[in-house]
Amino acid sequence: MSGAAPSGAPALELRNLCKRFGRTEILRGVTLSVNAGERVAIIGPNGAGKSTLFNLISGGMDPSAGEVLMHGERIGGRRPFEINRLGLARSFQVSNLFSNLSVFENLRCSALWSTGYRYAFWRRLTHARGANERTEDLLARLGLAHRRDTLASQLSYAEQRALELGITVAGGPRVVLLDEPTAGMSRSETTHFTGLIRQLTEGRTLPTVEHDMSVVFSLADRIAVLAQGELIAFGTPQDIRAHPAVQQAYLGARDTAQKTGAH
Ligand SMILES: Nc1ncnc2c1ncn2[C@@H]1O[C@H](COP(=O)(O)OP(=O)(O)OP(=O)(O)O)[C@@H](O)[C@H]1O
Repeated sequence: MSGAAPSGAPALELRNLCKRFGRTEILRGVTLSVNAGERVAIIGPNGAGKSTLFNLISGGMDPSAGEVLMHGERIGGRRPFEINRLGLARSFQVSNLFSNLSVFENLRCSALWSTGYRYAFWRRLTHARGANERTEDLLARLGLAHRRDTLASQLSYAEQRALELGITVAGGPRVVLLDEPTAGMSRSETTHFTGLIRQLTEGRTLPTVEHDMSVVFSLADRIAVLAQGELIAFGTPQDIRAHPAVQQAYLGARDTAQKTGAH
């Protein structure tokens, strides 16, 4: 993955981004700038527009209005694979693994794809060698070396999520979008996985949608709060904790939801 950046441009910039479905406005003029290497958690109540925002950034949907720029280059409205080629990778809430391939093969496919693998003999050997080395390195860093030849379908849920993280970063993207990375994990798995995310995305720009506040507050450099399609706050974890509108629109609502057992 490549793509030279105009120097000084933010890693990711949203300018007055809007999305409508029919007459319903889902995102209303979101403006946000993320620095290179910054970890930004996007939080908000259910239906606030977080996944829609991710879809607009990664190319799954076209904006109704506004701009998305990555390292100064316009990416809003481009196709997902083009955006991926420019250096943005995304993980999904729903599992995206090849279940009948081994852990090694899953990672290697992703590493090969990212090196622009083509069926040209003279390129094939060098690319394959580089991809193999990167795959072995990732296996060790993910703690999955002992599961190298296990089919992805036979991994535990937490191992599958780790493999998915590996697949997402295998191509060396500069910007990594993670969508609810710790959803469905136990507390200890969540703690372990948060460390893994930190380690594997070191130096990369990391916008993350996350519901688990312990993950948000331990991982994020800054937190963006969406409510009803609007960005109501963007700041450091301390700022966000103290923000009255956030407490009312999100954290308070969530406390109430937790007390009542709702999601
Ligand atoms: N393709 C679509 N057509 C019409 N409405 C949609 C579509 N996709 C999403 N929406 C609506 O847009 C709103 C925002 O949805 P979105 O999934 O972005 O919210 P979210 O913040 O990610 O929620 P959650 O935390 O529950 O995942 C919701 O009201 C949803 O029903």
